Amino acid sequence: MAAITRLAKRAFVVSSLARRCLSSSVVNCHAPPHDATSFRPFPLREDSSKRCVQWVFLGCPGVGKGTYASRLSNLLGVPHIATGDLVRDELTSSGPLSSQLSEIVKQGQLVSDEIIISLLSKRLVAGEAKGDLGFILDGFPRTIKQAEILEGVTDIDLVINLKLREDVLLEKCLGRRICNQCGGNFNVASINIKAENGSPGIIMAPLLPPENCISKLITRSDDTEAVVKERLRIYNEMTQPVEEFYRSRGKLLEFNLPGGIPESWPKLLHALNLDDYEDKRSAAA
Ligand SMILES: Nc1ncnc2c1ncn2[C@@H]1O[C@H](COP(=O)(O)OP(=O)(O)O)[C@@H](O)[C@H]1O
Repeated sequence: MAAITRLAKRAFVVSSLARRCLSSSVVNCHAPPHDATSFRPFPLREDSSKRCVQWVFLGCPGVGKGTYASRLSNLLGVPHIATGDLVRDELTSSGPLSSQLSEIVKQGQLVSDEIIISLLSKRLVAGEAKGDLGFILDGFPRTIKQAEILEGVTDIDLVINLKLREDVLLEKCLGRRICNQCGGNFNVASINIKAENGSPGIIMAPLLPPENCISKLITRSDDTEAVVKERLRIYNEMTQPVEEFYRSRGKLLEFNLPGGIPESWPKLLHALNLDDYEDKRSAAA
């Protein structure tokens, strides 16, 4: 009982916080009819008072969606669902889709809406069965079609659009490393760009792995210079319109990353009106 009350309170606190941080006070739902798609639907949340946040992270490859989505997921107690991870899991599982997906990902192209929606639906249904009460999506939606489908089946409270200059994005992607044993994400890039012509400088320290991961680091096959450039091009063509989709609905929170995690995390919490929330959570831990 106490746990349910805590969850309900958290859902209330967080959703009112999310609403406060939106520039427009009312979040409208423009849901198309549910039969607008022949895809397997996402689980519908009928009683929104019982659920936690349903947030989306947008942003170019390398901007740090995974890092900040995962931190917020720990803070708010909702799963961080990254469609890129779902695709990579499918690739390593050698399931029926894996050879088809492998080529697409290697070239930096987008997987079809049908496939990505089927992978995401499966993950959401499994989460709902485990009692998940919300989610933070990372890497979805990436096309207007995906955004329309998502809007047709559930209400997104807030969309956080992370921004960073393109030369830094490229360097960050090229510096990404993953430990193939513990799955930890690291970055060996050391970014130090001086302020010029009125644009602020930017410093991002590398996020180095602990000693026992050093010999196990791997680089994603799609983090080569040519493929990252293609992913950035595709983001601008296919995903940037999704920013406008949510902006026009008053759901988009733009966040320019001022630097690395130590500088950006407190500012992001502040932008989300969550700074007190983190203090209270660490005091209660
Ligand atoms: N929503 C999506 N729609 C289509 N393809 C996707 C989607 N999410 C992930 N993918 C596929 O998985 C790859 C890796 O995704 P992700 O880890 O999110 O990369 P990024 O670092 O570019 O944000 C993408 O390049 C794409 O091929």
